[in-house]
Amino acid sequence: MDDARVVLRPATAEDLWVFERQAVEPDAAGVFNWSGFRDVRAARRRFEENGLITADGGCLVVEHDRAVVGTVVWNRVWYGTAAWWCWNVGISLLPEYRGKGVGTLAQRHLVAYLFGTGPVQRVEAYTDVENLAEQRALEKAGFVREGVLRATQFREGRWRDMVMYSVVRR
Ligand SMILES: CC(=O)SCCNC(=O)CCNC(=O)[C@H](O)C(C)(C)COP(=O)(O)OP(=O)(O)OC[C@H]1O[C@@H](n2cnc3c(N)ncnc32)[C@H](O)[C@@H]1OP(=O)(O)O
Repeated sequence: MDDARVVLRPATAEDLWVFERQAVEPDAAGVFNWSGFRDVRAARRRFEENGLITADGGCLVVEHDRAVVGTVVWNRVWYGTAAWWCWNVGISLLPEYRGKGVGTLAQRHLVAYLFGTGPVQRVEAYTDVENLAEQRALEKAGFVREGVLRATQFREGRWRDMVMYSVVRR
């Protein structure tokens, strides 16, 4: 797919429906992202406060051929001291837009954006060991598999293992 067909941009008030769907519709969030119902009004409150972007992270809307098809997120995480931080990223596409190459491109664009706008050295992402689509999309986006984090997320009644991936600035 042509890279330019997938665009990341800040959310507007007209985009909040996608965050609201992800908060209350398991299918919209995706089975591996679903941790129960969340406050459907939270995105609008955060949007009014900061446009969904702060110094420690943010959310962008994913567009494919100018249609809103999902969201990406990044959050600052620390390893030991305040100076040792990196970005942890995530993605959620609406069901009808999965499996078309959008997730690969969106995550590639997000990494380029984060490396291009700050001195961060590492961008990481973890996903359920059973989330083969995301593992493949991360690898196609340039992430390298690092290892398994045992029993780190609770989903569908039991603790799940996650796989950690990263891209390091070169
Ligand atoms: C770090 C995190 O955010 S973890 C949570 C990730 N988000 C979710 O799980 C939410 C629901 N799912 C989605 O939003 C999307 O499906 C994503 C983001 C996981 C992947 O994005 P997509 O656009 O669907 O993926 P894309 O089409 O770019 O590539 C998927 C690859 O996985 C492969 N794939 C898809 N399903 C499977 C599967 N069940 N088993 C193995 N491979 C699979 C595809 O064939 C493709 O590889 P290929 O091009 O070599 O054939």
